[in-house]
Amino acid sequence: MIVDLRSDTVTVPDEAMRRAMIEAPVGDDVYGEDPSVNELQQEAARLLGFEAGLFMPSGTMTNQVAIAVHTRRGEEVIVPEGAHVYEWELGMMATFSGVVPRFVHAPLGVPDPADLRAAIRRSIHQSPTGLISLENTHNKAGGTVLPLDVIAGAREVATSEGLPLHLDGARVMNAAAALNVPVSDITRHFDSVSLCLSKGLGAPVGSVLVGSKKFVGQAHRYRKMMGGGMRQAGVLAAAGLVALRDGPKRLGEDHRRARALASSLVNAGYAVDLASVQTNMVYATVPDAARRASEWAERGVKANALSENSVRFVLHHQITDEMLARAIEVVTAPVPA
Ligand SMILES: Cc1ncc(COP(=O)(O)O)c(CN[C@H](C(=O)O)[C@H](C)O)c1O
Repeated sequence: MIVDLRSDTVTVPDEAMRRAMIEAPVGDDVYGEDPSVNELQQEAARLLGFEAGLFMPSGTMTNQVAIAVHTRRGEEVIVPEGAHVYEWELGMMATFSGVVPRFVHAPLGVPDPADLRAAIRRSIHQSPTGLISLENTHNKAGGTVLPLDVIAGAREVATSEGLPLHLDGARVMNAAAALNVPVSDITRHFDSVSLCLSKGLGAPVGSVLVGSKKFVGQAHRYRKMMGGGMRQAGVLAAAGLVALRDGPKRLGEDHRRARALASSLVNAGYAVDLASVQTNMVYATVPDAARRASEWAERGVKANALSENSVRFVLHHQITDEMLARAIEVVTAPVPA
């Protein structure tokens, strides 16, 4: 039995999703003629409360296209510390858009709107702020959820300061499930949202960037500049539609299993900040993390050692209770001498 807890990106299409892919009507999406892509874009935009959407191969691309549309060269992007758009998108905001991050303290991934306002720069001696970009759920903080009042506060800051507000919503469906609210209660505060279909929702590929018609029109050009213009992508968009329709209702199960794993790790003596276990991720302090992760992998349990003494476990819909029990048995076994 292989229990792959490295990420929620590891899921593979099931029979129903593959059938949808095979049967998908397709066309050339560069000309806007792929009916499945158009259906996915419209459905995602409607669900999140926006005028339009644009399908792209990855969440990195949807985030970086959003940054490119919202900013001008030489500006700063205010981001919570640990934000994926900086930590794991390979400096793309600088290399492609010519902008730099300004980090804001964000305990459990949650910045204080007052700190967002304080981070805004307009002095002649400094790079001016061009964008505020938040992340919900916040990956590096543990898959943590932004409270709705903080989002409303960030919206007030952005509006009063005349700045756009972007959401890296790779796992915003997890946040909605955790808060038990419609996802539009979260996304309506933003000017643009990047939604990953390829994470907990279970699609093999892709993300959708949603925003105003004008914003998406501009995003279309940047997507093509990055090589993201796709042809008969309806094969992938069909999978995305299945993920969008069937994925959200399963996320609570991922969250339940993450809590069960976290408490088992704590009972076995590992340090886990249980306050950070709010959705489908568990970060545990594990001495000699890389070695322990490789030992666990030899016994069929995969997890990512993200630093010298931290291992991340991510639950997803292809982890059953039986597989979780096996993972707990392996990772809580006494450390070999
Ligand atoms: C919050 C957030 N925003 C954007 C992305 C980028 O998505 P992709 O470019 O991988 O499709 C990710 C992917 N996250 C991946 C993972 O968690 O395994 C890795 C770390 O990049 C993400 O977690």
